Amino acid sequence: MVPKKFGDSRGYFLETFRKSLFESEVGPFTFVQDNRSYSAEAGTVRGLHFQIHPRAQGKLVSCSSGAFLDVAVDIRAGSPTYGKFVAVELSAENALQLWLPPGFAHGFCTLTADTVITYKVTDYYSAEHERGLLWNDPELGIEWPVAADKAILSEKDRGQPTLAELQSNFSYAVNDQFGRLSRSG
Ligand SMILES: Cc1cn([C@H]2C[C@H](O)[C@@H](COP(=O)(O)OP(=O)(O)O[C@H]3O[C@H](C)C(=O)[C@H](O)[C@H]3O)O2)c(=O)[nH]c1=O
Repeated sequence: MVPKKFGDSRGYFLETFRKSLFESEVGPFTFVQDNRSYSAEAGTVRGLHFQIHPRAQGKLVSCSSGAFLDVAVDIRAGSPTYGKFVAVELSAENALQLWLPPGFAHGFCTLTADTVITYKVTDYYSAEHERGLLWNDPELGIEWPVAADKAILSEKDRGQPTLAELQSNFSYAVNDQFGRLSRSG
């Protein structure tokens, strides 16, 4: 999404969300929760995170301050782009927004200090359905703007499974919205 920025001598105004526009451009998704996270340093990596079915979340991601590289990885079994990713720089300056449908793992790396990410999600947070994917899994091939030994990460994110491990551990649990058998995991 590319919100229109109205600049003047005071600064700028933009609409961060308009239901009718989103529905016409993306579809009839309903957002139930707004999130905001602040990262003090450039090189802070959060992710790759997702919630498994039936609590998979769609996310509309924006930048309120600073800038970050936002990444979405398709982990929907059967998808022609399974395991593929998109990466885009979101900043308060460019005002771009990224929509991730349910079934994508989400992560970002901050490019500046004092970066604030705000995002709307289509299902509530559910700790029991939350899963992760290793941010720098070589199989994904994501070119992050920070070296692994310099990245600022939570301990949780340092120990996330690779895509191959995820697929074996969870079988199709991530993807039973396609009607596949799911195993615990
Ligand atoms: C996501 C979330 C977290 N929390 C609590 C759980 C923890 O006690 C605390 C910090 O959570 P976490 O360390 O998972 O925060 P991030 O590392 O920023 O995780 C997020 O980062 C990636 C980029 C995402 O897309 C997800 O929305 C989310 O996983 O907030 C809540 O209370 N509600 C929530 O919706």
